[in-house]
Amino acid sequence: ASKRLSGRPFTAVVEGNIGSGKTTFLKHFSRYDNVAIFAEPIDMWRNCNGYNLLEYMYTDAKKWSFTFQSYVQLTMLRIHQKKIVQPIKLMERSVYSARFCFVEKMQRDGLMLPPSVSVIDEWFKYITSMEDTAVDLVVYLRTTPEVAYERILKRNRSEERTVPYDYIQALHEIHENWLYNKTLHTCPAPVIVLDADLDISVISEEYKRFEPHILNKIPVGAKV
Ligand SMILES: Cc1cc2cn([C@H]3C[C@H](O)[C@@H](CO)O3)c(=O)nc2[nH]1
Repeated sequence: ASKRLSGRPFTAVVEGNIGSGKTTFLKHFSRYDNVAIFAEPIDMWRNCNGYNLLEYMYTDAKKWSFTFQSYVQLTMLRIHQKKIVQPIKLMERSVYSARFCFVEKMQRDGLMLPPSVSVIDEWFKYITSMEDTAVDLVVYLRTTPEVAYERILKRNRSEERTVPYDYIQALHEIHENWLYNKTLHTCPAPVIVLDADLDISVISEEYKRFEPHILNKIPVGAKV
């Protein structure tokens, strides 16, 4: 109830590997006019004052990881802070997956060095100390790395052409440990897990199963 007093809408963030079907998921929920949907601001990452930081990062991660993730954190914060009139906010990814999945991975691979991670982390701690970035539900689109990788190849995003399978495998493990096994970092909210390996022809049934939670009709713990 306190959340209502602060005027923050019910906020759900959709998390999952690259190729886990987040865009398809958001499209399903775009039919509800009481839900404000925010896709990842990938076009901002592709054009920061004319620079395609996403391409820079995939071309030379050691040189550009900090720059890229620093901008990602800013663009995601802007979305967390966006005022909406609808009672429900549905976001693709968050400052949490930025820090706990992607920065985590770049740190492990030595692509972002400890001083840089420390600066990103100081910003993260400050940003997440604010009510704006509070989250009420995490929707984990759980895939196998094989299925995710297949979809990446099919989608054929130009910047992702050099992404190797073991990067997707590693990101899968990080998402699993963060949101499923809960052994890596803290979850910002209760998590519902969807089987995102399901084919696009049947996956709307899976979305529908969890609509009551995502549309804030029943508490997360309630049995479907
Ligand atoms: C929050 C967050 C999203 C995000 C996406 N990406 C990459 C993965 C995909 O190739 C592309 C679009 O999600 O950007 C990243 O490197 N770091 C990120 N951090």
